[in-house]
Amino acid sequence: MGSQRTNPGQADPELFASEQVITCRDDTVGLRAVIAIDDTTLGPGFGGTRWRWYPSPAAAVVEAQRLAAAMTLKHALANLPYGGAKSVIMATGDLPLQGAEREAVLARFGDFVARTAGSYVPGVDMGTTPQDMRLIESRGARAFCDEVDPGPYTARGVYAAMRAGVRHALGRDMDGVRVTVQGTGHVGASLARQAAADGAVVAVADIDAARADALAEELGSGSTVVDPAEAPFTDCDVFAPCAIARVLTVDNVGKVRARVVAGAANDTLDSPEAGAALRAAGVTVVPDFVANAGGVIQVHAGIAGWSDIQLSTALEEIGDRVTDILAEAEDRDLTPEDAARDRAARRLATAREDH
Ligand SMILES: NC(=O)c1ccc[n+]([C@@H]2O[C@H](COP(=O)([O-])OP(=O)(O)OC[C@H]3O[C@@H](n4cnc5c(N)ncnc54)[C@H](O)[C@@H]3O)[C@@H](O)[C@H]2O)c1
Repeated sequence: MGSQRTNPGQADPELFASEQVITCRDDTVGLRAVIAIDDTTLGPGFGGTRWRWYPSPAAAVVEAQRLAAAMTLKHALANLPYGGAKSVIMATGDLPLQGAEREAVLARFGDFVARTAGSYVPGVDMGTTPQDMRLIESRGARAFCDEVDPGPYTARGVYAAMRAGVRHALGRDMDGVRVTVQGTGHVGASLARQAAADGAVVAVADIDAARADALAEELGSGSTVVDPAEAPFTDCDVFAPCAIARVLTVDNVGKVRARVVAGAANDTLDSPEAGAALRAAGVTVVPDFVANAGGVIQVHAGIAGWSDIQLSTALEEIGDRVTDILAEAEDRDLTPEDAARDRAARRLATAREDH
């Protein structure tokens, strides 16, 4: 199955973990990109285009493959008719390209996406915008997220997941629950606002200190700013990773003091062993690929013509799904992530039988 996880921190990518891995190069515009199509059992491989700096081509391939595999799981669990895929464009400098240089890279990338003939459909991810998706479409490729920022919808789904995690682990609503949000961007800021509105005591952290300060001030009394590197280990009830991947590792999970981990960042755990250690320590980890499906659900709602009520119901159902998965994990003596992977595998197996 394409959705098997590649080994964490490995030097060499496991190319055959994905259905297809495509490297894209054009020296005339300075393009180096990777498209990973993990699994197309449920439909075309849909997943965002991430544009950032990578230490090596192998690191870019590993990231594309891991994120593509997570998209397979995300779509399977959210009952969406898409496979899993992801692409990464390797940035060459510290600052994002702008203007004509940016357009030239994206146009060429769009040509490569078009060659996949719809088996890969990109969307917005870190470093890319709806405008970038429109440029890719202008080259004859199919692209999603070309109009609406999915961030607020992702945040609504993550909050439903967080509430379900807190109810399961702590048996209470959010009033008075201490939440630490790492990353105050599109998703993290909206998540922090929702939690604070329900009476949670919210601490925020960001490497952009001014952004974290402004949010804490907006949230008002009781809200504090914490060191971004220490955010996963603060004394709180819920840790919400909403910044970068793999913040919880086998080496640092012993320092986690939260009782619940629920956030938006993809690939929060660096390995299944980190998940097992957290479970042994009594920490409830809501699988990221279940919690952060709100953005892709919103994209699908637009394509399928859902009403606002249908979309809101589907976002709230993320919470119900989390409740079911946490209960199944407990019954079967599994980590929540393994229980969720198992569910996704069952859906993929059924779909293959139906083909
Ligand atoms: N936007 C979506 O719809 C969506 C959907 C699914 C998953 N996600 C994931 O959620 C996470 C957040 O997405 P976003 O759209 O809010 O991104 P964003 O770029 O808007 O915000 C990320 C924030 O994290 C901060 N940050 C970066 N490194 C940090 C660190 N080490 N410690 C603390 N803060 C740090 C950045 O300064 C920024 O403010 C990402 O991992 C993304 O892959 C987002």
